[in-house]
Amino acid sequence: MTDFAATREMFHLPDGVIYLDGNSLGPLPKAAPDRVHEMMTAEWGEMLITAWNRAGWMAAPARIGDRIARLIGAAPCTVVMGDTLSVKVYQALAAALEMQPDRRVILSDTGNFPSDLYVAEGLIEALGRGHRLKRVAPEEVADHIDDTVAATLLTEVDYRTGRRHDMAALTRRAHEAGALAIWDLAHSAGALPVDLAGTDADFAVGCTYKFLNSGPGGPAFIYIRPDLADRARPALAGWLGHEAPFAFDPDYRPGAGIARMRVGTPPILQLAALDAALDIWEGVDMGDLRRRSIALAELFRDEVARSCPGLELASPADPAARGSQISFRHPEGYAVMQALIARGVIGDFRAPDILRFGLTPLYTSEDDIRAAVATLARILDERLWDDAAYRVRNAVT
Ligand SMILES: Cc1ncc(COP(=O)(O)O)c(C=O)c1O
Ligand SMILES: Nc1c(O)cccc1C(=O)C[C@H](N)C(=O)O
Repeated sequence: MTDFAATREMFHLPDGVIYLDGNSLGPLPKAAPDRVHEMMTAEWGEMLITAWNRAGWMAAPARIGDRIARLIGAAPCTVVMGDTLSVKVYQALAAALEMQPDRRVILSDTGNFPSDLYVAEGLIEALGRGHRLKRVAPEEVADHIDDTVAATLLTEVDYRTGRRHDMAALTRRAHEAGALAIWDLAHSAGALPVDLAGTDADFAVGCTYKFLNSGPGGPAFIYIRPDLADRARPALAGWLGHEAPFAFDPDYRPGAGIARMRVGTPPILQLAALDAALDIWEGVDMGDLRRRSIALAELFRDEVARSCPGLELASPADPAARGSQISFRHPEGYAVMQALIARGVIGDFRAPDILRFGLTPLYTSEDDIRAAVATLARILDERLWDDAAYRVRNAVT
């Protein structure tokens, strides 16, 4: 049984703040500053360049990839860390398209995160081989998987509504049609159980600064189905994905398996923070996490239904069809969220009208949910959002 009171103690949560935005940027694990400080002083400071070997920096992307693998149902040696998620989407899609020389359609949905769609459009342009990005409504994806589709490019959990695709069913459908399935797990990894091996997914990518708490700019991960990995030609072939980087061979030879998806020098400071964050997960059972995430979401939904008549549920009503967030619509959503943040409850707004709340069982309690919804209810009831200051848009929240 996971001890969630103990995991909450492992995070720095600022006084006076209820944090419901761990699906955008997870909070600071208390162990991270010391770990990063130790890395900087004892490793970088004392060992200098010898730390690449002596402190295991060179092996860190694979070692930490294995720690992530455990959380997403992947076998050891199938996940590697590095770069940003947008870069990893590019690599996965480029490799998948090359494995499908006779097909031209990339199938995605209208709820996908813009970066994934931009990356696909950019890649299509760069390839110049007549590929097409087809975007359909999320609930219609299965009906559009046919023998023209080279690859599906889907984010399991919709960043705005929290709607969750049926990863197993869509992957099976893709395979029946001869297509490859690429999954973006940005809102899944650390949020709910994922079974990459069991669902037979071909490629998966995700970030670590949300539910996995690596900090802003923390590195992404990439997974390739083990039997495909040695056939995947890495776009962005870099020297650290080479079979023998220190041979400095002018000719590129991809490394074995997932190691070929490394590009250049890994972000060692961020990996140290991520390593500290992942220690918290050692005692966490993903089934317990999911049960608690659903309980928090149901509590949030019930409290809103009882006290916030102006809000419309934007997430699926069925808990099994949601990730680990809950979203509501309000025509003045931006101002409402600003009023909420001004009162110490941090969620975020996503255009055009969505109030989004991340539910992160490692550090969020029932009391947090009750207090957050009570504040929200007061803002709506007393129209506290109706203040010119809350209409001035800033770039992030
Ligand atoms: C689903 C999804 N895909 C891609 C991205 C882009 O990630 P990054 O900024 O790390 O490239 C994000 C978040 O920013 C995301 O939520
Ligand atoms: N990556 C982010 C950033 O650098 C700044 C602000 C927000 C983000 C996010 O992660 C946004 C996020 N992908 C989303 O689901 O909306």
